[in-house]
Amino acid sequence: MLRVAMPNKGSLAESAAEIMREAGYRGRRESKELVVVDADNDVELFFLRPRDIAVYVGRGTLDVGITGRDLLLDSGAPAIEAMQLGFGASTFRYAARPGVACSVGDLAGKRVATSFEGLVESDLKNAGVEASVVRLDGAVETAVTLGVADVIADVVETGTTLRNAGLEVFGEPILKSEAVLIRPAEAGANPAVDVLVRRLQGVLTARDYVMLDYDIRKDLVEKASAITPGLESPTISPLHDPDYVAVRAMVPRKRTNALMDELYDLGARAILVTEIAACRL
Ligand SMILES: Nc1ncnc2c1ncn2[C@@H]1O[C@H](COP(=O)(O)OP(=O)(O)OP(=O)(O)O)[C@@H](O)[C@H]1O
Ligand SMILES: O=P(O)(O)OC[C@H]1O[C@H](OP(=O)(O)OP(=O)(O)O)[C@H](O)[C@@H]1O
Ligand SMILES: [Mg+2]
Repeated sequence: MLRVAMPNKGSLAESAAEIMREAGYRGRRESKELVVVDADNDVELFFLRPRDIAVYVGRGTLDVGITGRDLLLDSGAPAIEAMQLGFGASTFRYAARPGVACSVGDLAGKRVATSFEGLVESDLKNAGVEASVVRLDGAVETAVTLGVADVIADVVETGTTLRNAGLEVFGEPILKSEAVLIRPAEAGANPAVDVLVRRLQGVLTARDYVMLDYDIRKDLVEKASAITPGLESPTISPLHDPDYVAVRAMVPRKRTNALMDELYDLGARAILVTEIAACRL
């Protein structure tokens, strides 16, 4: 049975549950459930603290897990990214009151508050800077107000929390993070993991692409195919009118309207967009 670590709460929990549900796996019936056995798919889901997931997967106790890249790297656990999951994007950055520092180089002798001690210590080491790291569990922005630290290093998504605390980011982002599927660094081939990865990739493709159908005059089909080449090649079907064909191709969701405009200008008509519920490429 494939053993999967799932975030039980926090920013990644809901989207992780959603992507697994869309990939056909059983979800939790209530938020206190710690283990879900999905016998139909031969999968067992363990709901754990996001920070602990890399520890379990790194030790090989669990086969795969969904966590943040920042949490994976912070843990130092021997686990690697198997795929990016397209949600939970954030940056990990230094911030301080205006004028306190411009780059990591200015942090010598300063106190840096963070919940990501591993990430910060390795960034300071890489920069050759000696600063003291104050490890806090959360709400680190307040550490500056309360005089416990001069600088913080934390997850920044919208920047609202920083602004509210009167802090500004400085320097380069320490890390760009997002939700990732992780597996043990030393694990051998596991067909059950390959199936999970293919299913998750199917969900991402179904989210990123739509199906486009249209009719076009036969002599314009090469030009139309160049606009909608599909993933491999568009499907061209005959219509009752011998001068026309129907074309069907997957197109990136973000470009749908621009492509429809271009096709219309070329002479395509009956241009239809349909959602893809699931796919396997
Ligand atoms: N706005 C955000 N705030 C915090 N973490 C975020 C955000 N967006 C994405 N993440 C990611 O979520 C993971 C942190 O999850 P975790 O559950 O530990 O903290 P949390 O979302 O802050 O929840 P809480 O602090 O309430 O327990 C990290 O990988 C982080 O990059
Ligand atoms: O840039 P923003 O969109 O404001 O999001 C980032 C903030 O959200 C998280 O805090 P959370 O609410 O999880 O509290 P915590 O610090 O106790 O983890 C994170 O630690 C930042 O403080
Ligand atoms: Mg938090």
